[in-house]
Amino acid sequence: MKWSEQAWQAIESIYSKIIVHPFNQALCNGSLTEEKFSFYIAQDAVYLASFSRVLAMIAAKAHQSKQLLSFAQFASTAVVVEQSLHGNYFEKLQITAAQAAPACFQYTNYLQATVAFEPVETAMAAVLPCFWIYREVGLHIYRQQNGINNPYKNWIDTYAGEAFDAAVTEAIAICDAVAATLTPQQQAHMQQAFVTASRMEWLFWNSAWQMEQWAV
Ligand SMILES: Cc1ncc(CN)c(N)n1
Repeated sequence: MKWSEQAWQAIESIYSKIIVHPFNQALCNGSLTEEKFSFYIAQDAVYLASFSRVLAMIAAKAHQSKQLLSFAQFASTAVVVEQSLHGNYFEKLQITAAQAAPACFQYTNYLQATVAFEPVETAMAAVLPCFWIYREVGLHIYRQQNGINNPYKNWIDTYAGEAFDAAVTEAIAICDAVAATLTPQQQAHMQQAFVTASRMEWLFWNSAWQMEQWAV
Protein backbone atom coordinates (compact mmCIF):
# COMPACT_ATOMS: atom_id res chain seq x y z
CA MET A 1 0.00 0.00 0.00
CA LYS A 2 1.25 3.50 -0.83
CA TRP A 3 2.27 5.83 2.01
CA SER A 4 -0.57 8.20 1.07
CA GLU A 5 -3.20 5.44 1.28
CA GLN A 6 -2.06 4.53 4.78
CA ALA A 7 -1.89 8.20 5.74
CA TRP A 8 -5.45 8.86 4.55
CA GLN A 9 -6.70 5.80 6.44
CA ALA A 10 -5.11 7.25 9.58
CA ILE A 11 -7.15 10.46 9.25
CA GLU A 12 -10.48 9.01 8.04
CA SER A 13 -12.14 9.73 11.37
CA ILE A 14 -10.76 13.28 11.48
CA TYR A 15 -11.91 13.92 7.90
CA SER A 16 -15.43 12.63 8.68
CA LYS A 17 -15.62 15.11 11.54
CA ILE A 18 -14.44 17.94 9.28
CA ILE A 19 -17.12 17.19 6.68
CA VAL A 20 -19.95 17.24 9.23
CA HIS A 21 -18.60 20.24 11.13
CA PRO A 22 -21.32 22.94 11.36
CA PHE A 23 -19.05 25.46 9.62
CA ASN A 24 -18.72 23.24 6.56
CA GLN A 25 -22.37 22.24 6.60
CA ALA A 26 -23.34 25.91 6.61
CA LEU A 27 -20.74 26.70 3.91
CA CYS A 28 -22.26 23.90 1.88
CA ASN A 29 -25.89 24.97 2.13
CA GLY A 30 -25.07 28.67 1.82
CA SER A 31 -26.42 29.54 5.29
CA LEU A 32 -23.03 30.47 6.76
CA THR A 33 -23.24 34.02 8.14
CA GLU A 34 -21.05 36.70 6.58
CA GLU A 35 -19.71 37.36 10.05
CA LYS A 36 -18.36 33.84 10.46
CA PHE A 37 -17.11 33.62 6.87
CA SER A 38 -15.33 36.97 7.26
CA PHE A 39 -13.67 35.74 10.44
CA TYR A 40 -12.54 32.62 8.60
CA ILE A 41 -11.16 34.60 5.61
CA ALA A 42 -9.27 37.02 7.85
CA GLN A 43 -7.70 34.11 9.73
CA ASP A 44 -7.00 32.27 6.50
CA ALA A 45 -5.14 35.28 5.13
CA VAL A 46 -2.85 35.08 8.18
CA TYR A 47 -2.53 31.34 7.64
CA LEU A 48 -1.69 31.63 3.92
CA ALA A 49 0.96 34.28 4.50
CA SER A 50 2.76 31.77 6.71
CA PHE A 51 1.87 28.66 4.69
CA SER A 52 3.33 30.10 1.46
CA ARG A 53 6.63 30.78 3.25
CA VAL A 54 6.68 27.25 4.65
CA LEU A 55 6.18 25.92 1.11
CA ALA A 56 9.06 28.08 -0.12
CA MET A 57 11.27 26.71 2.67
CA ILE A 58 10.36 23.15 1.69
CA ALA A 59 11.32 24.05 -1.88
CA ALA A 60 14.69 25.28 -0.64
CA LYS A 61 15.29 22.08 1.33
CA ALA A 62 13.99 19.61 -1.27
CA HIS A 63 16.49 16.94 -2.28
CA GLN A 64 15.52 16.93 -5.95
CA SER A 65 15.19 19.90 -8.29
CA LYS A 66 11.83 18.61 -9.57
CA GLN A 67 10.44 18.74 -6.03
CA LEU A 68 11.98 22.17 -5.55
CA LEU A 69 10.10 23.41 -8.61
CA SER A 70 6.82 21.86 -7.48
CA PHE A 71 6.98 23.40 -4.02
CA ALA A 72 8.10 26.77 -5.40
CA GLN A 73 5.03 26.63 -7.67
CA PHE A 74 2.78 25.68 -4.71
CA ALA A 75 4.14 28.68 -2.78
CA SER A 76 3.40 30.94 -5.72
CA THR A 77 -0.14 29.58 -6.08
CA ALA A 78 -0.82 30.09 -2.36
CA VAL A 79 0.05 33.76 -2.81
CA VAL A 80 -1.31 34.47 -6.29
CA VAL A 81 -4.48 32.35 -6.46
CA GLU A 82 -5.58 31.79 -2.88
CA GLN A 83 -4.58 35.21 -1.54
CA SER A 84 -6.32 36.88 -4.49
CA LEU A 85 -9.49 34.88 -3.75
CA HIS A 86 -9.22 36.27 -0.24
CA GLY A 87 -8.51 39.76 -1.57
CA ASN A 88 -11.84 39.72 -3.41
CA TYR A 89 -13.69 38.71 -0.26
CA PHE A 90 -11.77 41.32 1.79
CA GLU A 91 -13.10 43.95 -0.57
CA LYS A 92 -16.62 42.60 -1.00
CA LEU A 93 -17.25 41.92 2.70
CA GLN A 94 -15.13 44.83 3.95
CA ILE A 95 -12.95 42.54 6.02
CA THR A 96 -10.06 44.03 7.94
CA ALA A 97 -6.74 42.33 8.68
CA ALA A 98 -6.69 40.28 11.88
CA GLN A 99 -4.19 38.90 14.33
CA ALA A 100 -3.93 35.12 14.50
CA ALA A 101 -6.54 33.55 16.79
CA PRO A 102 -5.30 30.59 18.90
CA ALA A 103 -6.01 27.84 16.33
CA CYS A 104 -4.37 29.78 13.50
CA PHE A 105 -1.41 30.64 15.71
CA GLN A 106 -1.00 27.00 16.71
CA TYR A 107 -1.26 25.71 13.14
CA THR A 108 1.11 28.24 11.53
CA ASN A 109 3.65 27.78 14.32
CA TYR A 110 3.44 24.01 14.02
CA LEU A 111 4.20 24.16 10.28
CA GLN A 112 7.01 26.66 10.77
CA ALA A 113 8.61 24.55 13.53
CA THR A 114 8.29 21.40 11.42
CA VAL A 115 10.00 22.89 8.38
CA ALA A 116 12.70 24.46 10.58
CA PHE A 117 13.55 21.50 12.79
CA GLU A 118 12.34 18.29 11.14
CA PRO A 119 13.56 16.48 8.01
CA VAL A 120 12.12 17.91 4.80
CA GLU A 121 9.96 14.83 4.14
CA THR A 122 8.19 15.38 7.47
CA ALA A 123 7.46 18.96 6.46
CA MET A 124 6.10 17.71 3.11
CA ALA A 125 3.73 15.41 5.00
CA ALA A 126 2.76 18.19 7.44
CA VAL A 127 1.59 20.48 4.61
CA LEU A 128 -0.22 17.72 2.73
CA PRO A 129 -3.55 18.00 4.63
CA CYS A 130 -3.69 21.66 3.59
CA PHE A 131 -3.89 20.41 0.02
CA TRP A 132 -5.68 17.12 0.29
CA ILE A 133 -8.35 17.90 2.90
CA TYR A 134 -9.24 21.16 1.13
CA ARG A 135 -9.70 19.36 -2.18
CA GLU A 136 -11.94 16.75 -0.56
CA VAL A 137 -13.96 19.37 1.32
CA GLY A 138 -14.22 21.50 -1.84
CA LEU A 139 -15.37 18.55 -3.95
CA HIS A 140 -17.77 17.32 -1.30
CA ILE A 141 -19.44 20.72 -1.04
CA TYR A 142 -19.40 21.20 -4.83
CA ARG A 143 -21.23 17.88 -5.34
CA GLN A 144 -23.96 18.87 -2.86
CA GLN A 145 -24.71 22.16 -4.59
CA ASN A 146 -27.63 21.11 -6.81
CA GLY A 147 -28.11 24.56 -8.30
CA ILE A 148 -28.08 26.41 -4.97
CA ASN A 149 -27.11 30.06 -5.42
CA ASN A 150 -24.35 29.78 -2.86
CA PRO A 151 -22.77 33.13 -1.84
CA TYR A 152 -19.47 31.30 -1.28
CA LYS A 153 -19.35 29.86 -4.80
CA ASN A 154 -15.91 31.32 -5.65
CA TRP A 155 -14.38 29.65 -2.61
CA ILE A 156 -16.02 26.33 -3.48
CA ASP A 157 -15.00 26.54 -7.15
CA THR A 158 -11.36 27.25 -6.25
CA TYR A 159 -10.93 24.18 -4.08
CA ALA A 160 -13.10 21.89 -6.24
CA GLY A 161 -11.39 23.11 -9.42
CA GLU A 162 -9.03 21.37 -11.81
CA ALA A 163 -5.98 23.55 -11.06
CA PHE A 164 -6.17 22.82 -7.34
CA ASP A 165 -6.78 19.14 -8.06
CA ALA A 166 -3.59 18.97 -10.16
CA ALA A 167 -1.54 20.54 -7.36
CA VAL A 168 -2.98 18.12 -4.79
CA THR A 169 -2.26 15.10 -6.98
CA GLU A 170 1.32 16.32 -7.42
CA ALA A 171 1.82 16.92 -3.67
CA ILE A 172 0.54 13.41 -2.89
CA ALA A 173 2.79 11.87 -5.55
CA ILE A 174 5.84 13.67 -4.14
CA CYS A 175 5.09 12.39 -0.62
CA ASP A 176 4.70 8.85 -1.97
CA ALA A 177 7.93 9.01 -3.97
CA VAL A 178 9.87 10.41 -1.02
CA ALA A 179 8.33 7.94 1.46
CA ALA A 180 9.29 5.02 -0.78
CA THR A 181 12.97 5.87 -0.18
CA LEU A 182 12.63 6.00 3.63
CA THR A 183 12.69 3.55 6.54
CA PRO A 184 9.39 2.48 8.17
CA GLN A 185 10.28 4.67 11.15
CA GLN A 186 10.75 7.75 8.96
CA GLN A 187 7.51 6.95 7.13
CA ALA A 188 5.72 6.72 10.48
CA HIS A 189 7.14 10.12 11.40
CA MET A 190 5.69 11.52 8.20
CA GLN A 191 2.33 9.97 9.00
CA GLN A 192 2.35 11.48 12.47
CA ALA A 193 2.91 14.94 10.98
CA PHE A 194 0.07 14.32 8.50
CA VAL A 195 -2.28 13.34 11.34
CA THR A 196 -1.28 16.30 13.53
CA ALA A 197 -1.83 18.81 10.72
CA SER A 198 -5.20 17.19 9.91
CA ARG A 199 -6.27 17.70 13.53
CA MET A 200 -5.28 21.34 13.16
CA GLU A 201 -7.43 21.62 10.03
CA TRP A 202 -10.41 20.59 12.18
CA LEU A 203 -9.37 23.09 14.85
CA PHE A 204 -9.17 25.83 12.22
CA TRP A 205 -12.76 25.27 11.03
CA ASN A 206 -13.91 25.06 14.60
CA SER A 207 -12.12 28.29 15.49
CA ALA A 208 -13.95 30.06 12.65
CA TRP A 209 -17.30 28.62 13.72
CA GLN A 210 -16.73 29.78 17.30
CA MET A 211 -15.09 33.03 16.13
CA GLU A 212 -12.43 32.11 18.60
CA GLN A 213 -10.73 34.82 20.65
CA TRP A 214 -7.81 34.69 23.04
CA ALA A 215 -9.18 34.05 26.53
CA VAL A 216 -6.97 36.74 28.07
C1 LIG B 1 -6.32 26.49 7.10
C2 LIG B 1 -6.18 26.20 5.64
N1 LIG B 1 -5.75 24.98 5.25
C3 LIG B 1 -5.60 24.76 3.89
C4 LIG B 1 -5.86 25.70 2.95
C5 LIG B 1 -5.73 25.40 1.51
N2 LIG B 1 -4.46 25.77 1.03
C6 LIG B 1 -6.27 26.93 3.40
N3 LIG B 1 -6.55 27.93 2.55
N4 LIG B 1 -6.45 27.20 4.76
